[in-house]
Amino acid sequence: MAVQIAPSVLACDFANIQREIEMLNRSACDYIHVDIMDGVFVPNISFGLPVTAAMHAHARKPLDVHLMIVNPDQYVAAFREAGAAIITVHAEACTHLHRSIQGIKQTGSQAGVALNPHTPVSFLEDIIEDIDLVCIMSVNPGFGGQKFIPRTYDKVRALKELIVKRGSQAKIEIDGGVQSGNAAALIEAGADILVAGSFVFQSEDPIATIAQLKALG
Ligand SMILES: O=C(CO)[C@H](O)[C@H](O)COP(=O)(O)O
Ligand SMILES: [Co+2]
Repeated sequence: MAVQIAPSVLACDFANIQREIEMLNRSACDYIHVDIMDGVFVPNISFGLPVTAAMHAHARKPLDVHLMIVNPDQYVAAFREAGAAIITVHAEACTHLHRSIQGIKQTGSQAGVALNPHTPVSFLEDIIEDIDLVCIMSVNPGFGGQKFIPRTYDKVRALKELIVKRGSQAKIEIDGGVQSGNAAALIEAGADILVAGSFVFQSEDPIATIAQLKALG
């Protein structure tokens, strides 16, 4: 399947959110990546439910909501209500990860699990069949515009192997520091979805940048 692109609105112009979402509607992107940070799980605060709902009101692409928060189970239903099509929780934030995944699915949303750079792919061995998406963090979560961690390539290959071995339908998403210099190698390693924040929104022509990433796979 062709690579899918999920621009992260963390890097957009927050004073013009409607305009930014309408630009993404016109682009070739497949999802809109929504980064939720609580200042506890990660050392940064982004935005929450009302802003997500406001984006959803204008979006014609599915919202891919990345929860970088503690106690995510508590907020899953509310983010579904706010328009999430995919809800991703961090493995490191869930004591009962299997229960968290079931909770997301019960809302009707697709269920994703994100892995921090220090968390091995083998952590998902016993639940990979239950997951719709695995988000491999290629930076430490909390900020946009960080440098890509090259060890990610090996993690993508290991995850692809696990998915194939178990016959899982999980998609592989890469989040953090994605740009034209590493995108082709990530696709080659097995990535299905590329999240790109600063590379898209800091470019001269975000629509052309999204098309450029999309054309790589
Ligand atoms: O989850 C995230 C950070 O925690 C963001 O999705 C990610 O950083 C995307 O931004 P950039 O492409 O600028 O790295
Ligand atoms: Co993210």
